[in-house]
Amino acid sequence: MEKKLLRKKYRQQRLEMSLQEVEDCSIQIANQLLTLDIWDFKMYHLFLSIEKYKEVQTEFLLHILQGKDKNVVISKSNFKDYSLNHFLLTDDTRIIINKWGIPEPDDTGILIDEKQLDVVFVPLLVSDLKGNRVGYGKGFYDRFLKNCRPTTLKIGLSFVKPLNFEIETNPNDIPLDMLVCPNQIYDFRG
Ligand SMILES: Nc1nc2c(c(=O)[nH]1)N(C=O)[C@@H](CNc1ccc(C(=O)N[C@@H](CCC(=O)O)C(=O)O)cc1)CN2
Ligand SMILES: Nc1ncnc2c1ncn2[C@@H]1O[C@H](COP(=O)(O)OP(=O)(O)OP(=O)(O)O)[C@@H](O)[C@H]1O
Repeated sequence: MEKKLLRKKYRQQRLEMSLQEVEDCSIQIANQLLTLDIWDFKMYHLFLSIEKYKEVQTEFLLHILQGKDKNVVISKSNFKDYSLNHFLLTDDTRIIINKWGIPEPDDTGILIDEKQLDVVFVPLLVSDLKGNRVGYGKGFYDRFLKNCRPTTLKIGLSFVKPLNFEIETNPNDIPLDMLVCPNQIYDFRG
């Protein structure tokens, strides 16, 4: 099925969730993550949730990472070329909500190269059973993930389980390794 249609449908479906449901499901996702064997790495990339789009809330995951003394990396978006700059999150990091509603660091922190990342938690609207993903359609994550090491774990966080039919892909698409939903974990690696 075409990405554009899926994007519309799953964007709408998510907007219809109540705030309570968003929060409860986000906590369940964090609890599922705790059962995964992914906690021996050093550098974890995290997205900070866009509240108005009812994204999975990542603050619970952030607390887990901080409790485990992990390095947490967050990004600043450049909407001119749809690229991301990555910064280490520290006590000094100032987070500002930009005009697209994305909480982002200012430009002053420690820049991190994609090759340094061990795990990337990926935002999405919906995926299929091969790990193909539909996002907001600007290609930020496809461009970003292409520059990571092949071994970097790409873990999608989603309220909805994978579709049982294939999403139409294009050559730039980088599939997820895993998807974590409130009630289940999916591993797409062969
Ligand atoms: N929390 C979070 N951060 C993220 C992403 C994400 O999906 N979630 N991204 C994942 O890629 C990038 C940002 N992608 C975005 C793409 C579009 C819009 C957005 O508001 N689009 C408007 C139109 C904006 C315009 O064209 O000027 C819209 O779709 O209505 C927001 C974020 C980087 N950071
Ligand atoms: N590596 C790349 N170089 C140039 N353009 C790219 C690259 N990756 C993706 N794009 C472009 O970005 C857009 C992404 O569209 P797509 O429908 O794949 O978005 P998506 O699956 O929703 O993903 P995302 O969440 O990354 O936006 C397409 O126009 C695609 O051609």
